[in-house]
Amino acid sequence: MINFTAGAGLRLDDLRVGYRHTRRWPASEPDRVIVDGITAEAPAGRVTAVLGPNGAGKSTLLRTVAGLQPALGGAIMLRGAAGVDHDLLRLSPRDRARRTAVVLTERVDVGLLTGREVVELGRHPYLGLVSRLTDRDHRLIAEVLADLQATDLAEQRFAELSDGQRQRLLLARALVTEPELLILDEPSAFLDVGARVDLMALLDRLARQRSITVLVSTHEVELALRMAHQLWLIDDHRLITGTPSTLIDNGRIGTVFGTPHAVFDPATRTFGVRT
Ligand SMILES: Nc1ncnc2c1ncn2[C@@H]1O[C@H](COP(=O)(O)OP(=O)(O)OP(=O)(O)O)[C@@H](O)[C@H]1O
Repeated sequence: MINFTAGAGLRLDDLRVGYRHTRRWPASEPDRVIVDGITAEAPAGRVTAVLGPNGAGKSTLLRTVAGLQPALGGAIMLRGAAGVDHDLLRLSPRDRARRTAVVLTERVDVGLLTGREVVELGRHPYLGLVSRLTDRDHRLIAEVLADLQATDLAEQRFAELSDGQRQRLLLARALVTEPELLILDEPSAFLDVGARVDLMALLDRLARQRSITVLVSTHEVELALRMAHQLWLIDDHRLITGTPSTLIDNGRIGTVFGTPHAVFDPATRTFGVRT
């Protein structure tokens, strides 16, 4: 039985993520466990950043929470604003798609679709047999596009936009699903430095205004320390949680990301070159 300590949000309970052994021989080969014993909360209305060195398991964790690969054990619970808990591992794919939206880094091939048509795909989990958008759907899409200052972009061919512009539309596609949980895997990968800061600020605003639980993986450790409310830090197959200040003060950020050449300075919350 899971007890949420906070209000609405996401809770992982003794979750195990990784890759199932699929070969028939040898039959005894174990699953490849990437992160184990994950017990963590991400509150609604806030941004939680998932951090960890290359290969630590950030994508594996996010893909599991998003339902894109099976969990190896444990539970993933989402508590909505009404205080009702939903076990994401047991929801139907359609129900799950209405509650969670995912923005992945991979480039998506959408042929000749316009930006607006890509955004409209976000309403897919709500469409009935007729597959026709309602007036409310169109109003919602227009509102989200305006909110993200993407109304003009939406009229252009998606494939002809820059990476940053595409990403704004993919975020719009996620938001028109009206999710309770928004998952973004390394969304700043193709963005310049200013756009990365803008994106984190945008996610923070969206989380607060729409009471969404935002879970975002990033290599931008310094930015996450400054702008995320909560951190999930993967270190040596385990997940540690805390506020940025907690994980700085207890030395975890410095030990996990420090290298023979890179050193973390807790006073400035930045990395420098070890001399
Ligand atoms: N399909 C797969 N089958 C088996 N192992 C995999 C598979 N995909 C990834 N892995 C392994 O899982 C581990 C975690 O990978 P993952 O991509 O989740 O890490 P990450 O923290 O997102 O890394 P990065 O920061 O480099 O993107 C790695 O050791 C990787 O080799």
